[in-house]
Amino acid sequence: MPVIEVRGLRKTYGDKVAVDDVSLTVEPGEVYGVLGRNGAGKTTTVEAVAGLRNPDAGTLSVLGLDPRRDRARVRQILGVQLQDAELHSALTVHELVRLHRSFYRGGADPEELIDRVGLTDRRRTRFENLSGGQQQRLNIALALVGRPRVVILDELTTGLDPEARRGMWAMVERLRDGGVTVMLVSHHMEEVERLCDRVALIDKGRVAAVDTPAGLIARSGLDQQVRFRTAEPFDTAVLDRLDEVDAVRLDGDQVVATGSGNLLHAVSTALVGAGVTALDTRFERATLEDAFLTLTGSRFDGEA
Ligand SMILES: Nc1ncnc2c1ncn2[C@@H]1O[C@H](COP(=O)(O)OP(=O)(O)OP(=O)(O)O)[C@@H](O)[C@H]1O
Repeated sequence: MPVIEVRGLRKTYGDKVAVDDVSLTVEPGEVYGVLGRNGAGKTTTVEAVAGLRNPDAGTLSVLGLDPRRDRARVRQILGVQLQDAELHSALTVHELVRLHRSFYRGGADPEELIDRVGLTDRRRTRFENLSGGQQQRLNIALALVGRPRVVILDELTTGLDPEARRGMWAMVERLRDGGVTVMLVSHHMEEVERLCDRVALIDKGRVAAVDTPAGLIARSGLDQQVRFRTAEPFDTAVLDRLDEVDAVRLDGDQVVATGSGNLLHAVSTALVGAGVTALDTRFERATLEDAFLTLTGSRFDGEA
């Protein structure tokens, strides 16, 4: 049974279509990324999965339960960290974690959890006196306090410094190792590439593609390239005839071969075979960000 199943989700606000038609399936133990431009409908989708939005159309299930009808049971298995969560601002870190712990039948040890998100020295600080990044880390702790089997993390590392960000990535990896299924909304390409097993690309309220990060890069049709210099001129036909090479061009004193497959290996081997010594060899490949812009159209108009 899939952990999360969304079929034909639609949600409008007045005449604004936030989610047009989204279907997706999250399998057990996956870290499933949800990627898209601002306003693409990501948060609306995950809030609907969490039972916080009432869809206009479509069906949703979390481990076979309906997020709205079976709200109480879903709360016991699903942890949610959302952007802009509202908390009792006069309570301390420790009090908030204990309070949220009391909502669950089983759960994490509050002190251990506070330590895991790096807030031990802030445990007696009121929520309102935490920095933005510390509030964010507390929200993540609260999403995990019930030891959920499924976690939704919306903008996990926004506002976190690089060290805290890496700490959160390690935490997601530990969750995955422990068999927890994670749905991760993010704008951070490195984060998505590093953490996600599969990614749904949401564009204008629809799913534009679902694939592994590497699969999305491959689908975008963007090339890899090998760039190098040689001490002596050579006949580029030795590269042109390779299956992996689509084109060879000169860029100043550099040779640039573009193509696919095991390009670097093929070019290196051919050069060695022809007795050509390559200098300053650089291998460049398309990133997830390149693929994202290609697959959703390269507009920079902000809104989806
Ligand atoms: N409560 C609301 N009332 C009216 N419009 C809304 C509401 N919530 C979201 N929207 C609109 O629905 C669209 C989708 O919003 P959503 O927050 O789901 O996008 P998103 O992909 O999460 O964006 P971001 O990356 O900026 O967080 C946006 O155009 C947004 O302005």
